[in-house]
Amino acid sequence: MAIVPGPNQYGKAEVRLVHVDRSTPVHRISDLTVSTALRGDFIAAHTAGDNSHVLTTDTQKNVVYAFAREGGIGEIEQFAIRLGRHFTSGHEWVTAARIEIEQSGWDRITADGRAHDHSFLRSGGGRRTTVVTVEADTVHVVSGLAGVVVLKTTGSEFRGFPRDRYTTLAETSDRILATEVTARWRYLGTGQATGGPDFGRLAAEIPRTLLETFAQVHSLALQQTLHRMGEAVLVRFPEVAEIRLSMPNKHHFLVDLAPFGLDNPDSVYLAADRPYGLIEGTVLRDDVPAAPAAWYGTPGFC
Ligand SMILES: O=c1[nH]c(=O)c2[nH]c(=O)[nH]c2[nH]1
Repeated sequence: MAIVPGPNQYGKAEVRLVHVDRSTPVHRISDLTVSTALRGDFIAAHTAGDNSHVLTTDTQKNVVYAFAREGGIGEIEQFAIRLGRHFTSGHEWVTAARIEIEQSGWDRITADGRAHDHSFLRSGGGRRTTVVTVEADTVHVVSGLAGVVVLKTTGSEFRGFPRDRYTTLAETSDRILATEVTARWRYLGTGQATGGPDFGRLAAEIPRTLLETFAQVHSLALQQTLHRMGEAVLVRFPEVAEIRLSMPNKHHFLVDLAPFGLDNPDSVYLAADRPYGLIEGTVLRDDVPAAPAAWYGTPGFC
């Protein structure tokens, strides 16, 4: 029996980068958190402390800032692809790079009835994400959104579940449904050097589709809402191969006001923060091959 190193990767996690495009008086801001990870032959570093293959995490961080200066950001997917291609083309022992970017949005402040040129307000609509994996000629792009909190005050029921001796939950035909959506979708056809999906347009339209579906579907369970949200994305966007959704059920419990001689006709709730039901699922096309390499290293489920 020998004890040997297994899979490994290393890089700089959560590089905070703010880029300001001042090319016109209307400034544009990109607020990113970038994580790099390299894979390849780093066995000697692990087993012998031989760092001759180790492109330092400090260098990786410097590349992120230098590339922002030299080429700007553009869409986060394009920035991640540029970084991934750089890291995999410099040293033959680096066989793959995983670049994860989370973008915080800034909206323009309205002043005198118009959007201000250089003053911003942190967006409330969640964060845009991407995970790009570059390996030889293959580029996988998994983009998404995180931190989108949504709630509907009716149009949600939950009934028909099995009952056993531990079941106390009452069936309901009308409840509050609230969740925080984390979604990641994998784009088809991103291996090409040119062309590929219109990342900017899709980063706006896919979240809009998810939210519209959440609002419009009469929910029989959060599971059914999740599936319908994913399905709507796949029906509308041929560029997307599969989508994974993680949606905690942010329970709202009616408060018992009877001790105070008051009724509570669906008006006063306790918004519990934990525990929460955690509903997760994938919606995919059955004619598209799976791409495990696109998801490797991305914490998920199942
Ligand atoms: O939409 C729901 N799905 C569940 O699986 C579940 N379980 C539960 O207690 N409440 C709910 N609601």
